[in-house]
Amino acid sequence: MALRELKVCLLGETGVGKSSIVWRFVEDSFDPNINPTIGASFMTKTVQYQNELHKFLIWDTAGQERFRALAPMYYRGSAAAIIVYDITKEDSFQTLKNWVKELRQHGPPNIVVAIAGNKCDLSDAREVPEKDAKDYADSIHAIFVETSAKNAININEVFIEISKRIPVADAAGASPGKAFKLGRQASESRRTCC
Ligand SMILES: Nc1nc2c(ncn2[C@@H]2O[C@H](COP(=O)(O)OP(=O)(O)OP(=O)(O)O)[C@@H](O)[C@H]2O)c(=O)[nH]1
Repeated sequence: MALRELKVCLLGETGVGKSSIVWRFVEDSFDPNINPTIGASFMTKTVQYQNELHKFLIWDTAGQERFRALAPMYYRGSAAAIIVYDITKEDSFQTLKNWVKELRQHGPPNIVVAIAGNKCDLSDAREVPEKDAKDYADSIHAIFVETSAKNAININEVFIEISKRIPVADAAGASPGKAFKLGRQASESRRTCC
């Protein structure tokens, strides 16, 4: 079975739940006392998609303003970006739109964009209507999903939707994301940097 490596970065304002989404996806756990990311952190997870294995190389960027200038290192060469906002914070949705603009101007031309409206378990405190976010996502041809890292809602779905949008590898494997024949199952790994 072919293995494809897909670099994915998470972008968004601090506190929207980027790290929590990654932890839920990779470790299937949620830490209510998770610390803000410093610089960026890196995790991988391999999942089967149709007749391929997709190894997600996930860069979780820090949302704090002082780390903003580092972001291009992580979205450069990415097959996909997951831009996260908090459905209870209108400001975080405006920040998301700025990330979309930045990706358009400086990101890889064919990058798959996924918008995740996180913390949908807090719908009583909602500030961003789901329809507004969905309409915006449709207008930029982005994947849209509301998620809850806390309650494990729609987390795997984000990555499945990304897999669906990654172009099928051609015979030479020359498509976004490296493809090669799998000799043995890749092991999962985790490290942090900066
Ligand atoms: N209720 C609820 N809280 C969440 C959810 N996801 C994350 N949180 C909480 O939101 C806070 C911030 O989560 P993080 O995952 O650190 O957010 P981040 O976007 O990675 O923040 P930075 O690392 O600073 O960029 C933490 O207190 C989490 O427990 C969710 O789906 N629901």
